[in-house]
Amino acid sequence: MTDTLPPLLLIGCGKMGGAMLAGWRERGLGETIIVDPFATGPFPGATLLRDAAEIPAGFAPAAVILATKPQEAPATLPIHARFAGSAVFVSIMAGKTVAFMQGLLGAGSAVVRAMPNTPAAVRQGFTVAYAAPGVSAAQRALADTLLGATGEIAWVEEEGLLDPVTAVSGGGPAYVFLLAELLERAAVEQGIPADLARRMARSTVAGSGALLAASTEDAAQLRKNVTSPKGTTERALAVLMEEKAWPDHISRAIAAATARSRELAG
Ligand SMILES: NC(=O)C1=CN([C@@H]2O[C@H](COP(=O)(O)OP(=O)(O)OC[C@H]3O[C@@H](n4cnc5c(N)ncnc54)[C@H](OP(=O)(O)O)[C@@H]3O)[C@@H](O)[C@H]2O)C=CC1
Ligand SMILES: O=C(O)[C@@H]1CCC=N1
Repeated sequence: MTDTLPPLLLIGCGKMGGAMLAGWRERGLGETIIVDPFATGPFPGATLLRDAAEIPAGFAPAAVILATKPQEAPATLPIHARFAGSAVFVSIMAGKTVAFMQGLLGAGSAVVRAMPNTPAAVRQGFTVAYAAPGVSAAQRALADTLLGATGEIAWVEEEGLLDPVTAVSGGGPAYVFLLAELLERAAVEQGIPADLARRMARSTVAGSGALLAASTEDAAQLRKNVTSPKGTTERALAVLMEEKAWPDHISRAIAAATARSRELAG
């Protein structure tokens, strides 16, 4: 890698595209064009275009990052197929398969399919990526740099894993934020003032995440460390860990999200 990133074309600069762009900026943006009809910047160091037709004729991106909603793909991808000769396409769209994308971009186009998550906004994201056959070592290295700029990255050799990955780590932050919401609500139900309930819930979730990140112990052990024999946590966990409670709910939720990712494939 050179000091700055090579020319990039970012299609869609919403929550995830914007978070990734911020990570790339820290790595040193080269010539970077964003195409998004609605995004509100500013996006320092990058050029925001409202329409792909405005992309300068000579612009030659090394990577085209596809960060629109999956439903936009049929309208968006063919416009950028002309870059397929030289660029690697890095898609973060849920569900959309390599075969689907190559159908719009051209057979044999270099496609990396990836699934990041929103902690990318604070460089604490987790991304899982799959490189289709035909992606060169240099293109995979570039994708690794781009996706790794927002946190951890793991590569898989089986594309189908991206569907459960989407359910677990892609959507995972939403489940954790739901926990914070529900803790806050339950605190208020127990008579705790609303502002204190909010602080407690946020700090408890964030602090637990930080402890988990810093610790080498299993999550189960960290849970046991809180659970004094015959104490209060034990009573709460007896409710949450009933077979029909969280164990069942989490399994069904992940299965439902995985199934939805598969539905979005085509
Ligand atoms: N949010 C998340 O946690 C994650 C999302 N993803 C994936 O990332 C992708 C983007 O999600 P997210 O960032 O949440 O969505 P956003 O809606 O925040 O971002 C998508 C952006 O693309 C814009 N857009 C719409 N049409 C076009 C177009 N034709 N050309 C260029 N840009 C367009 C949207 O504008 P407007 O909103 O006005 O339509 C929006 O600014 C999705 O495919 C999703 O599956 C992956 C991992 C996690
Ligand atoms: O909900 C979604 O479809 C996207 C993918 C993972 C997180 N958000």
